[in-house]
Amino acid sequence: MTPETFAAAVAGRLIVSCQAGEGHPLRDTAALTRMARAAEGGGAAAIRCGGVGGVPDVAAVAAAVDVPVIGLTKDGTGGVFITPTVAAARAVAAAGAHVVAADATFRPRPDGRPVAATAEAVHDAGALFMADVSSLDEGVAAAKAGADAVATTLAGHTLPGPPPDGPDLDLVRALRDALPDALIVAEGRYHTPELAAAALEAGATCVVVGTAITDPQWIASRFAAALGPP
Ligand SMILES: CC(=O)N[C@H](C=O)[C@@H](O)[C@H](O)[C@H](O)COP(=O)(O)O
Repeated sequence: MTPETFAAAVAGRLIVSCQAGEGHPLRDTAALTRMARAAEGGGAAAIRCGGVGGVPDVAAVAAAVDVPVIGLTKDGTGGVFITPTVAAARAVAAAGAHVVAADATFRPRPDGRPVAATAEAVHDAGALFMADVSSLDEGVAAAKAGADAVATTLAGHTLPGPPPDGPDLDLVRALRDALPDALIVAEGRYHTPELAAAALEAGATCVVVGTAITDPQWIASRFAAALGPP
């Protein structure tokens, strides 16, 4: 898939992230694959998937849907954990991901390799590289390092303390100003259709929504909380 083909497939559209962390009741490749097919049926223009030990998820989803697949692995939950090494990026591409998403923050990477090494490995494998960043400077650096798409996935995740409740629309605006021709992905805490639409207005090419669509545990907890203490 070329960058142009991917951009044409996702421009102005919704991408759904189908993931479940360790210990989650949906942490099952078959369950997540069904979730991906349901999301595709609902209008997802691409599926983002993978996670801890997520290579089998990427392979299964890629075989089950007709839309592009953005794959990743996760290793832990602190520091650089999304497709943290060049070897992990190669494994995700080999599993059939059209696009490999990886951490492109300025934090130290476990294998000590630069982001450009991930970009090169992914391109050598015939896939595209989506850079997950937390700031404008990281996004600009990732684009220079060869990213085909820059995603706001890690906004709010590199500072001490928990991320805020809402998405970082300011980062979307700043990235669009700095990178007028780039494929900018709004991702992280887009919990309502209105917020997803606001991301496009802020300049995003497309929007990734995960939790609010694919985590029934999170959705149920919001309804339960609205009804008051048990
Ligand atoms: C920070 C991190 O680990 N983000 C992960 C990246 O793949 C996923 O856990 C998120 O679900 C995804 O980014 C979509 O975001 P949200 O679930 O907020 O719609």
